[in-house]
Amino acid sequence: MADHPEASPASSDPSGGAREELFKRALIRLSIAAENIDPALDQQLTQLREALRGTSAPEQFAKLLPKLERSVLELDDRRQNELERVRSALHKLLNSLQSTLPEDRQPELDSLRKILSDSARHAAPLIDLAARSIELFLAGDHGAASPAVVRPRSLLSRLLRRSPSDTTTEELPEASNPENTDSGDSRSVSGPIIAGEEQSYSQVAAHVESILLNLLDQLQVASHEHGRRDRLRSRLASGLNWYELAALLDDLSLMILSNQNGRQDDFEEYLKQLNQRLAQFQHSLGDTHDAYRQSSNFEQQFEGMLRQQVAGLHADVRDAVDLEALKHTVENKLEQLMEEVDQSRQLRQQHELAVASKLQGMVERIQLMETEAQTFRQHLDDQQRKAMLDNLTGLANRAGLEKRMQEEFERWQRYGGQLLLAVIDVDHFKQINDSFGHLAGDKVLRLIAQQLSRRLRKSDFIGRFGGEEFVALMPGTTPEQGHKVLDEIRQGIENSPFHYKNEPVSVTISIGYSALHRGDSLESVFERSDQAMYQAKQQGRNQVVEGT
Ligand SMILES: Nc1nc2c(ncn2[C@@H]2O[C@H](COP(=O)(O)OP(=O)(O)OP(=O)(O)O)[C@@H](O)[C@H]2O)c(=O)[nH]1
Repeated sequence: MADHPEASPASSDPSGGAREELFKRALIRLSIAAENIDPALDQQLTQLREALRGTSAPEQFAKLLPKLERSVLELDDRRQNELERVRSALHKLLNSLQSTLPEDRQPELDSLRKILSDSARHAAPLIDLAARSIELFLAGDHGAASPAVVRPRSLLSRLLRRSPSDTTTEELPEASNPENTDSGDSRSVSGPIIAGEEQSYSQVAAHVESILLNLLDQLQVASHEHGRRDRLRSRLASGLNWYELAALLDDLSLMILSNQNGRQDDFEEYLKQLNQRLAQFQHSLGDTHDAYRQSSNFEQQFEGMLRQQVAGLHADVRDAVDLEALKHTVENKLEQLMEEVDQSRQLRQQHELAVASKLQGMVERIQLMETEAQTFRQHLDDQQRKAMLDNLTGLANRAGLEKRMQEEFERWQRYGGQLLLAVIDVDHFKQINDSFGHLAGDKVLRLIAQQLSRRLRKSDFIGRFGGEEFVALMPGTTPEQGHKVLDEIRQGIENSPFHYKNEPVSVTISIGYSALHRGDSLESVFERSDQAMYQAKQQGRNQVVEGT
């Protein structure tokens, strides 16, 4: 009997081996496609591929299959659960849209509902569905607010769709820029009525904006920061809502900080340079001193050498027996001496030139240091002067006022004479703010400040003590003269044609004043004048009262 090996099913069927190969390859590809869904499954798929490629033992292949089957089933369960959760969340979202969506968008809602019920087993349509539902949700929120009635919006929509035109708008005062509100002699007070809404959001924002604009004007910014400052200014001037204001405050504080750091760096750099220059200066001084010492040493040596030569000559003359030889020796020595004198002159000239150029360098460096110190001093003076001024009125602020009060008081103590102190307070200023808005109130304060400084003498001093209160110092003025001047000021303010939207607005002031008496302190005279001002208020306001 022929010794045939037993045929396997694959080898007995000529296409069976090829089919098995195809089957293995398809399984390998499927296992690659199923990768990255679950780490445990990934591990088993790798083992499966190894088994299929024949790198693992066949018994491992048999062990692997049940495990693989279990993992796939578990994975399928998990996926179904997740799918169900997403479907239920979308259900809720679509239901909640039912009430908020305008009529004309309801068909879209219906079509989304249909997609949801059709996509029972697949995740892909749900992603698209979720995106479209959110869009519809945002549209519903905006569509519901009619232009006339702005209802509170959800945080989500505010965050996603915020823009300046979206915010609750109130009429902003026309006088948002204090410089533009001055209307010359007519003194009309412009700005909208925001009656009774002093605390309302937009009014406060406008006030803050005007303060920030002032702050930006006052801020000394390094030249490379000018663009940044101007951008902040135009953002402010175009009006901001609270959120934009908050962002702007962040930017502003960053700019101020970087500006401060810049200044600090400049100053540190300057100090470092100054230090270096001083070190150089000290060094040059040492060199110059050495040069002088060298030159004086040199002169001593030269003098010693001269004495030696002359002494030699003396000896030669004393010991000479042959006149001709003596003459020759003397001529030689004189010749030598002349050469040494020339050499020494040249050396001394060189020394002097070196010393003079060093001194010149030192003088120039000192001049440079003086110029720089002068610039810094000037800058410091400017800063100090600005710190003493009130931004709103341009008068001295409380710090400036207190400094001047102290100076006038010391002068009065030293030289005696007359000195009056007056406290001036605007009547019912709160009402002006309440009726016409803070910006109009600010304008009134500016106009009163102008009137006060215009009507007082050059030697008098006026400052803003705070709020709607001013203080005047009037040296060389008797109480009688003072009373006359202050009453004219009071009348001047009363008769000033303050206007708001072409309607006259009554503005009056109450004044208390007092002369300094022997033994007075600044506090005591201020107290007397303040009491007198309160008395003027109690007696009906719009009057001048002397404190005694
Ligand atoms: N617009 C504006 N208002 C200010 C400023 N500083 C203070 N005020 C306001 O001035 C008002 C002062 O009010 P009160 O102290 O009650 O005094 P008044 O209304 O003038 O009343 P009398 O002094 O009793 O006549 C307050 O409402 C402050 O908010 C400012 O710089 N600008």
